[in-house]
Amino acid sequence: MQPVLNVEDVKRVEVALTRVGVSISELMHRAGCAAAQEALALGDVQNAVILAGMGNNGGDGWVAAEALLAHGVNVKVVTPIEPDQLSGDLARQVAQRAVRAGVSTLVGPSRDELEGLLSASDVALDCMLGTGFHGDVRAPFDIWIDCVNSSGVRVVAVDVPSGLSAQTGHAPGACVVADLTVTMLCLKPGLLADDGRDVCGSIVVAPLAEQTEQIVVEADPVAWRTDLEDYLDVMAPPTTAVDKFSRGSVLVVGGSSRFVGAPILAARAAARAGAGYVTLAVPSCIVPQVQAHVLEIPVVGLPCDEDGTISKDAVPIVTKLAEKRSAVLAGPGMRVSGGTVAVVSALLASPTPLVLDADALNCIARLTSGKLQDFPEILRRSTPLVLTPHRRELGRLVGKEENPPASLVDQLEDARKIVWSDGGSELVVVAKGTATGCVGVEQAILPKPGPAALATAGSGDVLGGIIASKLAQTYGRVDNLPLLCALSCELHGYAATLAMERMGSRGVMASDIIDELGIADDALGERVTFPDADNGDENN
Ligand SMILES: NC(=O)C1=CN([C@@H]2O[C@H](COP(=O)(O)OP(=O)(O)OC[C@H]3O[C@@H](n4cnc5c(N)ncnc54)[C@H](O)[C@@H]3O)[C@@H](O)[C@H]2O)[C@@H](O)CC1
Ligand SMILES: [K+]
Repeated sequence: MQPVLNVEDVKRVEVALTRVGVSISELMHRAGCAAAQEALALGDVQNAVILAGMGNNGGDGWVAAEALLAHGVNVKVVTPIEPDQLSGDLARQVAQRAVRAGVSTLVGPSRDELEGLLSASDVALDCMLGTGFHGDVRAPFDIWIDCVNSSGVRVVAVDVPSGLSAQTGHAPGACVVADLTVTMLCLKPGLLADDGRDVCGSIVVAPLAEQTEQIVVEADPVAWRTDLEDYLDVMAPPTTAVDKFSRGSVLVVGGSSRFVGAPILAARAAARAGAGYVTLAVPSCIVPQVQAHVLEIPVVGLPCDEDGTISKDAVPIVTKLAEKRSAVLAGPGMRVSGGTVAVVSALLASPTPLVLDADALNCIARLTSGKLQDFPEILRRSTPLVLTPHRRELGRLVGKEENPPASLVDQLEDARKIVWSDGGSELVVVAKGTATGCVGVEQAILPKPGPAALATAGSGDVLGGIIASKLAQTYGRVDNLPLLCALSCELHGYAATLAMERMGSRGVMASDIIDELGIADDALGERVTFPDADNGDENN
């Protein structure tokens, strides 16, 4: 797994490195050289343009320019002001040094001049704005960014694409769209979510010092990005000594006369993700409709209220069904009512491993008046409990209905309010968004995000079914619950990628994802490296 650090903690790593003898100027030297190396590795680099800003990101650019020149590349640094006028001592020194070494410069070019230069270049190094960027991109960088993006030249972003916040992943205005981002010391959360996913290209981490890895780990990573091999031991190896019950049994509770499809999708996903026996419990008024869509999955009718939702009278039936299953998923399509709130409360009190999704989460928000973190006893149990809120549901759970999390770091922070209030290792919040964090009390794990095809109605029901299925197959013997959830997310994403190949990038519906789950699961089991959903690069 690769550690991900908040930007303010990256600064602490820099300071810690100076204490072990790696000065900031040495770091800048290594950063520039690392960027130059990665640019050269693209191949066919005779002419390079370096767009340098006025802070230390620009400093990296001047170092890279000198390194490229030393490799015989024809380089030109584009700078808004003369090197002598740079106010930062470090950036000014490296810029002056580069000029002495023979690097040529273009100061404050017109748009035409810049466009001409870019069109004659094999690669552009984006060293305008780094982690010091905030607010809206000011001139001239907004214009430079526009020129780079419309030039078609290959772009290597240094540390972070200019215009992107390395912390939030938001690019409110102009932003470089890179082919490759060489990021210094460690991953930052903004590279992995929201606009970051569209603008970074593939990501390479340049550690810069041999002590970095240890110092980064000690700096309290906000999350850990998984690699495929991290999942290899999560599930027990397959065996033929099984029957349908020993492969894990899942109960899905959900549905209402308004939402008939959601529990069907969840139950089918649970079956496709490997559970041997799946049962669906829905309000009795929709049983015939539901049963018509599932051949292999028995459907149990629950007492139903006049509005077509599960009634309170269902509590003893659901509790009894849950007792016999190795995992339960509740929520898809169930709506929020007196009856469904009672059912969710009863399931929370039951000992069976539990996944709560969709309206089950809204039931909890109702139960706790939108302040789940103030009622930790509701979630305290000795068997696994997984909550799978998307951003709006998460906001509703923690009293931020009007102001739900807007970034990956916000998701992680709000999920931590819940898991830390409970304090138990049996609870994981799968905080869903453009990137998803599987947040446990000790660690937040980031599976590689799947494609945009996942943003389709019913896709969350499918994920809930997958997690319940995987949980059922471990029979409560799960060493690392966040990792099991991350594996489920990764399967979900890879199945969507496979579905895109069949249905087209915009044509995927949730049931198409279900159809690919078995193949996706086998691919993981056989240690096949997943092709990346975005651009074919597994680092991304
Ligand atoms: N983290 C590390 O260990 C290392 C960091 N280095 C580099 O240092 C960078 C951070 O350096 P700085 O703190 O100087 O920050 P930056 O170089 O990102 O930016 C600061 C400069 O950008 C300007 N700026 C900020 N917001 C702007 C906006 N909206 N529009 C236009 N201009 C804006 C500021 O006025 C200032 O001149 C990193 O991104 C990385 O590239 C490397 O030099 C060495 C190693
Ligand atoms: K940059």
